[in-house]
This record gives sequence, C-alpha cells and structure tokens, in this order.
Amino acid sequence: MNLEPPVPKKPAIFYVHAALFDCDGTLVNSTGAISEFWRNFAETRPHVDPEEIIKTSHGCRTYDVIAKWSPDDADEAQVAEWEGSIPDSFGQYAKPIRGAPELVSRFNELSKETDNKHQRWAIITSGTLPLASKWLKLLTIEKPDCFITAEQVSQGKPHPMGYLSARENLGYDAPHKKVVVFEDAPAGIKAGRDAGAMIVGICSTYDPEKIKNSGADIVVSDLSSFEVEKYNPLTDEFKIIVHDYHYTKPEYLIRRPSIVA
Ligand SMILES: O=P(O)(O)OC[C@@H](O)CO
Repeated sequence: MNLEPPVPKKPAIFYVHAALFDCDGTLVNSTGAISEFWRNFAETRPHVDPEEIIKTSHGCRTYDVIAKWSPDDADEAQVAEWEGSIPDSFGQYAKPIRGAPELVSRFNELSKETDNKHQRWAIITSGTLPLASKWLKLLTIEKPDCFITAEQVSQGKPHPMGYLSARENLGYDAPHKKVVVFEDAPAGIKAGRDAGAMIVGICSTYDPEKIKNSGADIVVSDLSSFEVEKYNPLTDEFKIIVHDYHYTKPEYLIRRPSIVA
C-alpha cells in the first residue's frame, strides 16, 4: 500500500488586464433548469427532440436553437418571455458554481485599485436579459457595467461578437492586451478563442477531456481554487493563481521574473 501523501500540484499562474465571464454553466449551474425547459417545450411539439437539443445547444442563444428546431416558434419577444420564466418555473434545479460569486466580487474589489477605477470584468451570455438578470439575483451578484446578453448581439456564440464587444467596452480590444474568458461550453470556448482570449474551461456541463479538446488553456472543476492575488499598476495586470485544475498548458507553470510579477 502506498502511504506517501499526494504531491500538491504546482499552481498555474497567469496575468490579465480583465476577465470575461459566461453565465450559464460558469457562474450558475443551470443545466438542470434549462433541460427541464426544453422537455416542457417539446411536450406540445412532437417534431422537437429535447434530448438532442440539450446535448447540442449548450451555450447557444435559445432563439437560434428554436429557429433551427422549431422555426414557427422563432419570435424574439416570445423567446425572451419563455426564457425569463425558467428561473421561476425550474429554478430549484439551478445552483451557483462553487467560488463564482467570490471570484467575481474579488475582481470588482480590485477594479477599484486600478487607475481609472473602471470595472475589469464583464458578463457575456447567450441568455436573454430577463433570464440572466434572474440568475444574477439568485447568485447575489450585481449586474456589471458591461453585461452583454443575447439581445445585444446580431450573432450569438460560437461567433465571437459578444466577447469582442466586451473587450472593446472595457478598453482591452488591442490584440496584445490579455483577457481571460471563463466558459463551460464548446460554443463559448470557440467564441472566446476567436476573440483572442485565453480560456479557463469549467467542467460543470462537460468532462475535462471535452473541455480541453474544445480549446481551453486551463481546465477546472469550478471556480473555488482561484486566487486573484493582486493588481500590478506597473503592468496594469491582475495576477491569478489556480491551485487546483485538471489540466493546464505548460506555459502557465513557468514563473515570471519577480521584478514584474
Ligand atoms: O452559456 P451562456 O452563454 O450563458 O448561454 C446560456 C444559454 O444557453 C441559455 O439559454
């Protein structure tokens, strides 16, 4: 029997100017609630296979999914109303992702130490405003200044439009500026990558292999092992330490010289 204590992992460390968060699956585990919505939707629509939608549509706008599988129902106002009722009807199936409210509030606090005191975090979701607002209430997270919901983009994830406009909104759209996207869905990971961000993939919906193969740089179970150590006014960056992860690209294990770290 091997009685050696497990060797602790070397933390992954990265530096960014700003953090962009997806909502469903990243801040709130809403898969159960959204799955119930699709099953309910399909009850009166025999042409709709809810299990196929649940398997393939995570992270995509509900309007886009309905337009594909049930075009007669593709009415934006109606879809927003249906989505907004999910937390009321099926909210008992949703719960916060571990560490999410704490990580977001840490970014909020540290933003106040930056030169212009602008928020350095944003939410970019394929959910509509009524849905996403109710999830934030459940999480007790205040709406960020940059809160991009389904209605505000003409192309939803996997298109990078939402993430690109968040970068622009926060003032970090130049290609050499570093932002991190927190995502759980392959569609969102692709959107984040195509917006030039590094990706932290959360395994709330899919397994680590799938998240890594979708293009995540670091793969974690949830957000509970993140430490935003400090804001560095010389580099205008936040130092983020990830203590526990399934996978990290090796570059995040290499330490910076202490003069800039
Ligand atoms: O993962 P996000 O982008 O928050 O999308 C949620 C959306 O699929 C809800 O209908």
